[in-house]
Amino acid sequence: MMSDLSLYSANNLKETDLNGHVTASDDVVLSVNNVSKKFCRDLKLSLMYGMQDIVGEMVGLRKQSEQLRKKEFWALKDISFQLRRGEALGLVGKNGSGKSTLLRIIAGLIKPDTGNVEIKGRVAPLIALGAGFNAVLTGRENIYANMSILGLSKEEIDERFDEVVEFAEIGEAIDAPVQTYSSGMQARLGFSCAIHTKPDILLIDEVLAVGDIRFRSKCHKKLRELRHNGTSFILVSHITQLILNTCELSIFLKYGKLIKQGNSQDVMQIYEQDLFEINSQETTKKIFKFDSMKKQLIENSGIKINEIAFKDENGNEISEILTGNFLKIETLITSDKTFEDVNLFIKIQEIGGEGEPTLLLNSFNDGNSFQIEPGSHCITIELPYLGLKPGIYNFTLLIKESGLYIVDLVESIQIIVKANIIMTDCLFYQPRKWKSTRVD
Ligand SMILES: Nc1ncnc2c1ncn2[C@@H]1O[C@H](COP(=O)(O)OP(=O)(O)OP(=O)(O)O)[C@@H](O)[C@H]1O
Repeated sequence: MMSDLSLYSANNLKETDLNGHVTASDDVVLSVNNVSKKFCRDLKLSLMYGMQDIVGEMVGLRKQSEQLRKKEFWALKDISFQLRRGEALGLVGKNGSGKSTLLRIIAGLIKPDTGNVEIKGRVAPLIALGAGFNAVLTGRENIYANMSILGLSKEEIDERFDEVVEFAEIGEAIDAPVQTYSSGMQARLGFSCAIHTKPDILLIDEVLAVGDIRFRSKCHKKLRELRHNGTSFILVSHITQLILNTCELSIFLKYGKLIKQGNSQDVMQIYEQDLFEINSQETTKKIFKFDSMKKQLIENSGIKINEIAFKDENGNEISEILTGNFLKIETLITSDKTFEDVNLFIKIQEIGGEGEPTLLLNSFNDGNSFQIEPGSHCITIELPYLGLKPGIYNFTLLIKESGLYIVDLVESIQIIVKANIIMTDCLFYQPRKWKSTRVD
């Protein structure tokens, strides 16, 4: 059982896994302790600060500083977590949230401004496509250069050379300059070099997204093998499903801050809510009442919308509208006269979207017209599974006569849709059933 990141701290020698079992701190291969990193938005100032810091360091005056200078910002702030032998950790966050900066600090490519990173063993960074490769050198020369930077001796590289080339499927191109390689070939060679150093920690930043599907699945198979032999890795990806399939644990960064860490299912749910810009505290109003003073679109049309309610299959008002769940929308109307052919038209439009309606529901097109006598009526529509992805929507409801003439309407109701399920970057929810049947 993998341990929950939130259950341990850098100073804890007796750490517990999710089951509360005490685990050995010897297993920890990476400790990131209160790491912060600041950058400067202004190139000139950035160069000046860089010079100041180098000089300060040379004369031993540079201290870890919590202060921001002009035009500086925190790309990472107080990040702490640990990684154990054989664990796979997903790292997610929107563009610019600090993922690459964190990997570069762990790889030792840049220094944190405060905090520190403790590593046991060899780290192999697969951070950018072709990183560490010299374009004018051949594949062969680059293998030697790259793997020796990662700490292997010439003899060790000689021993593994054929395996590296075979895994990368570079063939005879191994003696051509790397600048003649396709992006897929560079990714394959980079991955092959990194894994053949037998690293204790592998850092993978989106590079697995490059290359064809066959090679990607070969890489994933290799990663499983490496994990089995004790390699830990951190995987950065925008593909939720890839993280869920590969990593039990994840971290979610936002504006350089660690928002959530723990098992990947929980972290991805918070990450997706954030992606779809839903505040978890916000809920949809369950019932919208429109008082008698509401101005009717068409004076004396004879029909008025009084109330719209969102309910579950048992007729209970719901506090949250959830993707994939049953949803009943009830519209209470009053009528002064008889209408032979009343239809309801619902338009749902994502706020901040492209302006196109996300969902249009038209009872007239569905062959449902209602006869309305004078008095109060409730018109109901039931959605067995709500297909809307999590988000904030504008809800409009029109009452029409004969599918044409608007007799009343309610506009600009804001509804919030949330999800208890992982949506995996989808734009809508598809209800489904899976089964496996023996056929022989
Ligand atoms: N060398 C640098 N100088 C100044 N700002 C930088 C530097 N490197 C990164 N940044 C800034 O730091 C923030 C974090 O960048 P980072 O590349 O770590 O984000 P990320 O989460 O990896 O983004 P993406 O998903 O787009 O790769 C961004 O605002 C970025 O513009």
